[in-house]
Amino acid sequence: MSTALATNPAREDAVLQLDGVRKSYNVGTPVETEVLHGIDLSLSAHEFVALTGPSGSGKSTLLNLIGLLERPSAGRLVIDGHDTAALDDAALTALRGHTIGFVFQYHHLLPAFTALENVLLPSIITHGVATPEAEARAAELLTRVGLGAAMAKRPGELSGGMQQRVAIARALSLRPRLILADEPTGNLDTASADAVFELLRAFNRDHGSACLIVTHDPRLAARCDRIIELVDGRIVGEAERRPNPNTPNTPGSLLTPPTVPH
Ligand SMILES: Nc1ncnc2c1ncn2[C@@H]1O[C@H](COP(=O)(O)OP(=O)(O)OP(=O)(O)O)[C@@H](O)[C@H]1O
Repeated sequence: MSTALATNPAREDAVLQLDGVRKSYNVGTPVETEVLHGIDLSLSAHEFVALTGPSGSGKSTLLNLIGLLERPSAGRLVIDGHDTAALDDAALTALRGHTIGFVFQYHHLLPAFTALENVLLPSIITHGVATPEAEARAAELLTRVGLGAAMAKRPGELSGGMQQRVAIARALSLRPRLILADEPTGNLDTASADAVFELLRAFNRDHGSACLIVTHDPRLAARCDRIIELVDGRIVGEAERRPNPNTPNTPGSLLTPPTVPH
C-alpha cells in the first residue's frame, strides 16, 4: 500500500477518492507551475463537505479535476469506483454526465430557453432526447425548488436567487451521485443564499448524493458535515462538524418548497 493510500484509506461507500493528486500548468515553456501538491481526500455518499481557502489556493482547480473537466498531472482520482486514469475522453464525458451535477456561482442558464427547457438540457445532452419521464421529473424538480409557477419563464424574467434555483434543479435532474458546487451562493443575498444552501442540503439528505461545496461563507461552512481548508494547493486543515458523516434521512424535506424572496 502506498503512503498516500495509508493516510487516506478508501471508504467502502466512497463516491470520490483522491490519492496524492497533483496539478501543474505550463505557464510558458519550459516553466511549469504546480498548483495542487498532493491532495488526499475521500467523500462518502451522504456527506456534505465545505471546501474553503483563500483566493488562489486551488479550490476551483481541485473542483475542475474532480468534475473531470481537467486531468490530474499525477496521483489517483477515483469517481464512483472508476479509476479515471484508465478512461478516455468519451468515457470521462459519460461518467461526468451520469455521476456529477455542477452548480456554479454564475448559473450559466441559456437565456433563450425557458426554466423547464434549461432543466431538461442534461437529459437531452446525455440521452439525446427529452423523454416524457425527463419532462415530468424536470417539472417536479422545479416545483420542489419553489418555481412551479415559473417553468415557462426565461432566465431574464427571474431574480438571481430564482435563476440559481433553476440551476440547482438542472444540476439535480439526472440524480447525480456527486454534486460539485463552486460558490453557488456567492452573488446572492443572505436569504436567497440560505434557501439555495438548504435545497442542496435537502437533496443530499433525501437522495444520499455527496456534495462538495466551495464557499467563503463561514456561516454556511459551519452547517456542513466537514470543512476542508486548502492553502497554497495543500489541505491544511479538516474539521469534522458531525460525529457521524452519514446524516440521517429526512424523506420529504425537499417536497416543501422553500420560503424565499423573489
Ligand atoms: N489554466 C491555468 N494556467 C495557469 N495557472 C492557473 C490556471 N488555472 C489556475 N491557475 C493558477 O492556479 C492557482 C489556483 O487557482 P484557483 O482558481 O484554483 O484558486 P481558487 O482557490 O479557486 O481561487 P478563487 O477563490 O479566487 O476562485 C492560481 O495561482 C491560479 O493562477
